[in-house]
Amino acid sequence: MSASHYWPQLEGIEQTAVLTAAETRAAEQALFDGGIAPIDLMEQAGQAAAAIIAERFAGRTMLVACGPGNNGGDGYVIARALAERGFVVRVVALADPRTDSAKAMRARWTGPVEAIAGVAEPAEVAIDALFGSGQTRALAPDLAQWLRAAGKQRIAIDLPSGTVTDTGAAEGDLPNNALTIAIGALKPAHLLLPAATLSDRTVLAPIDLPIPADHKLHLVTPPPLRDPHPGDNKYTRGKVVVIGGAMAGAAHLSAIAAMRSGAGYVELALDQTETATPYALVRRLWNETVLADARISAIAIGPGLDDSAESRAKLEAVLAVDRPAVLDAGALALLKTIGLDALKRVAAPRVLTPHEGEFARLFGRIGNDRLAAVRKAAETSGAIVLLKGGSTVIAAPDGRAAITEIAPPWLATAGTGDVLTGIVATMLAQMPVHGFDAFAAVQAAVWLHIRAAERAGPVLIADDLLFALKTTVAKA
Ligand SMILES: NC(=O)C1=CN([C@@H]2O[C@H](COP(=O)(O)OP(=O)(O)OC[C@H]3O[C@@H](n4cnc5c(N)ncnc54)[C@H](OP(=O)(O)O)[C@@H]3O)[C@@H](O)[C@H]2O)[C@@H](O)CC1
Ligand SMILES: [K+]
Repeated sequence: MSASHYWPQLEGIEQTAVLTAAETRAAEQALFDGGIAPIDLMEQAGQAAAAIIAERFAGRTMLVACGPGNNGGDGYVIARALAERGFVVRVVALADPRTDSAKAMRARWTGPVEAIAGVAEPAEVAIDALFGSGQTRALAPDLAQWLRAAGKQRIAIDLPSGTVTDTGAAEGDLPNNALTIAIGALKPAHLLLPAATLSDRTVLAPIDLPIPADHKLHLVTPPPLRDPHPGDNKYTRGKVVVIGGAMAGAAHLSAIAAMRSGAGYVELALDQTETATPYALVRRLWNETVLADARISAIAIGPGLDDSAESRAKLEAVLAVDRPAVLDAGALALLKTIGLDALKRVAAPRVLTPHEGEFARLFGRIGNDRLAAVRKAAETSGAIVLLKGGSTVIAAPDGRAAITEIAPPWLATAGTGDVLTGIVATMLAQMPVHGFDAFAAVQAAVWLHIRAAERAGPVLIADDLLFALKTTVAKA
């Protein structure tokens, strides 16, 4: 097993807005309305993509496969720009261009255009400019097969053909790409599984696309954490209370993760206590007075919690306290019985961190549009909902949403979710310290979780994350 990044990576993404296909079209239209000619934008897109390709695939033979729309139009620009740089380039057209811009760019390509049926020899690199954000249906199986055979490696322009821009769905047996070059902005399919797994690397070709001010989706980025300063005391750095249950180990993981994320004071309420390391963790016997301290900054409940009447009473007690709270695992199962309305009993933010199974039990089947499902769950529950997975989707009740990059696959192991719960609790506790809201706090937590997993390396166990967190938080 290698510690290097063998899972799909985003590289050098500075524009972190994520636009849907419709938002991309609207942004393009705003440019055109302002007097920019569509072919100028296409020239810019194709040139930017060609520059990236030339740098990363120097000297390889290229076969550019062009579709009928503007994605194909980009393909003709890329072919010309690569040929001008001295690359050996062949162009293959699936059909004649149908848009004015694509027709103009095809006319500017002075080399031959082969028909798809005639391609016998694969190139070193096949460039997939068949379909981009205008894809309306699944890729025909013979076309997917053709694409696989057309090059030893593939590069997808804007999106891998066969993927659904707004949901990341990908039907059929689609080939893998060495690189996807997003044009102008990331789209949901660059981040959501399964589409995001079809590319080893994803980069952004910068063009002058104006990002709409009201866009509501973005990539989770490094959080703006403020360092502790000399005026801080343990309470200004946040008091976190973790309520444990039958499986004390899980709650310990949450509590220690809360400590290692920088909380000033962490208290763990259990059914029985013992003295053990870390001694800095305050262990108390559970009773409702644990929640009476006005200095509590945030509460975590769920890891290790069973479905007993005692557990339910604990959750009811937490839901009555007007302090930010994160609910995970057993608390999510109990919430199903108590009812989602209980999340609105007080004004303080509530965060739910389900995995797929927990999500489905609470909100119903996810279907093939995770983003829409999580947004709807946040809207109906009034809570911030974080759906764990290969990439994590977070939505706030007001419609804002964020998606993470794909996490190290070795994070898929028991207890790592309990660790995340603890980090979320500390980030919620420290909202005043860092000057962010609960939605940003949850993003900060999931970002730290991913970075800690990278730092911990392959074959990690959840406990390793606790140690990795220390340096991760210090460097954030
Ligand atoms: N964003 C930007 O700022 C810029 C964007 N640019 C580029 O434009 C791209 C979007 O272009 P686009 O809207 O013309 O759509 P595109 O993806 O080429 O496909 C539409 C055509 O394909 C067809 N078709 C669809 N699916 C199919 C299938 N499965 N199998 C078969 N056919 C299928 C569809 O046919 P129809 O459904 O109408 O029958 C239609 O003819 C975008 O991804 C980016 O590369 C840059 O040039 C400039 C800056
Ligand atoms: K494409």
